[in-house]
Amino acid sequence: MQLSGRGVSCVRGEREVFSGLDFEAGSGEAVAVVGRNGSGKTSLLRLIAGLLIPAGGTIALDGGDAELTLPEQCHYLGHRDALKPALSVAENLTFWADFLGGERFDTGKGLATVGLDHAADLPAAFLSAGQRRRLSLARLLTVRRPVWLLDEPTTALDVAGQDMFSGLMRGHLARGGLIVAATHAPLGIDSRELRIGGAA
Ligand SMILES: Nc1ncnc2c1ncn2[C@@H]1O[C@H](COP(=O)(O)OP(=O)(O)OP(=O)(O)O)[C@@H](O)[C@H]1O
Repeated sequence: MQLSGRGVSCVRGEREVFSGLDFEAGSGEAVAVVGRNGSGKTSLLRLIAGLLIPAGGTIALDGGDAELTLPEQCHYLGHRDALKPALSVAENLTFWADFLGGERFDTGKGLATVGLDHAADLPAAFLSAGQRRRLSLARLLTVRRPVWLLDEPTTALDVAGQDMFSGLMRGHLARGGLIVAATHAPLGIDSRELRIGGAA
């Protein structure tokens, strides 16, 4: 499986954010997208996820599921945790599993892996910032998708949470998945750097 971008350009609000960007990520590989604030890291993830349309160039996944589009094979975890505060932790995860569709894995096991099984019945509104992030990460485990697009994934995670997340990423890569992560902090796993814009 190979994700590739060729000559990708991004325009937002009639302003060119970047242009002529080439990138590659293969099975088992993590790419860390780095660059100064506003250089377009989030925009690149959203382009790959199909949430924005490139102003130029192409983005393609070769060797994936021919029946599915690239966005259907991606998990996109934005830097804001997309949680419904009135639903419980377990209900939030079930909501996402229903919404994303496809083969679903044990939500209880997913919560246990991210250390939230004790909080399954708690309304998401009561979670701390790090717990909200852990719940978002549980989505990655509940519905398996080969391409993980992660925006500042370690934000708010404590040291144990970062270790847990590094293990999840390594497991995903070992199963042949790939990761593209926008980050200002070390990702915690071996990764290739993709720099956008000038030096940060
Ligand atoms: N909805 C929008 N309309 C217009 N411009 C936007 C919009 N969203 C983002 N931008 C602009 O696009 C540029 C790239 O934003 P983006 O969020 O991709 O940067 P980033 O590299 O992820 O930044 P950061 O490191 O601060 O998270 C910025 O100049 C931003 O102001």
